[in-house]
Amino acid sequence: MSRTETPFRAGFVSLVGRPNAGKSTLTNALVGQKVAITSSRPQTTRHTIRGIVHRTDGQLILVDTPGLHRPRTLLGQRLNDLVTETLGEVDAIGFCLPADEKIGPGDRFIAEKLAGLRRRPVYALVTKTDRVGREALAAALVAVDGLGREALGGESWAGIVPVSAVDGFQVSTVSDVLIAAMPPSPPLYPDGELTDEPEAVMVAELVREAALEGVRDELPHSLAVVVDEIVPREDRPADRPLLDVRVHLFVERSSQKAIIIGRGGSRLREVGTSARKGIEALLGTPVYLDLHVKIAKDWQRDPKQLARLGF
Ligand SMILES: Nc1nc2c(ncn2[C@@H]2O[C@H](COP(=O)(O)OP(=O)(O)OP(=O)(O)O)[C@@H](O)[C@H]2O)c(=O)[nH]1
Repeated sequence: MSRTETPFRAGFVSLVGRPNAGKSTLTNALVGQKVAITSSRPQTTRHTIRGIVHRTDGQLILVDTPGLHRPRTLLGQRLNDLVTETLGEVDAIGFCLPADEKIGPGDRFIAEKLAGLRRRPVYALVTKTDRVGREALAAALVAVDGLGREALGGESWAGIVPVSAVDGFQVSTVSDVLIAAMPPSPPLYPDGELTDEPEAVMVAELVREAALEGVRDELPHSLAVVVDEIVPREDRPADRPLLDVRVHLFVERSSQKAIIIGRGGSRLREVGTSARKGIEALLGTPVYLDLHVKIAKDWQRDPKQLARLGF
């Protein structure tokens, strides 16, 4: 048997970038199965959700961080702390910058934060290449390189990789580059394991995704979802199990509660139906989903409430 020169490599990778940069979609494309919740609304990825890329030459544990942004509320500050904490633990960082958007203050803010970390190799991933032509892509790559030189004092990124999670262009190149940056290590997780998130967090994300579908831009920050319990219904025949899933949705104002609930409860019923399908697929069991909407005034600014809501 021939022994290969390259050792097995395994480690942690964090994808960062401003809201909507394509982090969740790229995570899903790399892992090959939906683990993180994507949405066309910014900042839906509230929790750190890990997907795992298994290859014969290595393993990547992807930590999908919340969108880095300037702290405006206490919640924003907590998110940033979480991001900084997460970034301190990883072996490499993928900085996602959409090819179809100009570099803005949000990107510069993140670039500066990353420059402060120094120790970690940071790869610039120029996402959504399917949305631009060759020339625009070339210009985006030059701009991203410039951003790196500016932030890192002449050095630029450890690498720049254009990628499209939608048409699959260079997705495997991204994992090649990231695996090469991992330390030699045996696999850190058994094969087949896609996420180590507790089920409740996944359930909460599914409810959150359904509740935000088609509603106003300001709502994402005002909505917290807490799973109270997931319990098997008693007195069910063994071949027809049913899980009771009880969930609270917390909003800040009665106007927001009205949006979530809809006229005569119509919207909440739709949210429930749509979330239930996802939860049943996730848990592999029929589910009775019980949703309650509550107002927790100014929860984003109140440390006690934040703690109660799991932040
Ligand atoms: N055309 C195209 N669209 C993409 C691609 N990647 C992501 N998108 C879209 O861009 C939007 C944002 O993608 P997400 O993956 O949710 O972005 P994110 O960075 O995780 O966003 P936050 O959770 O808000 O931080 C979604 O509407 C995606 O469908 C891509 O490669 N090509």
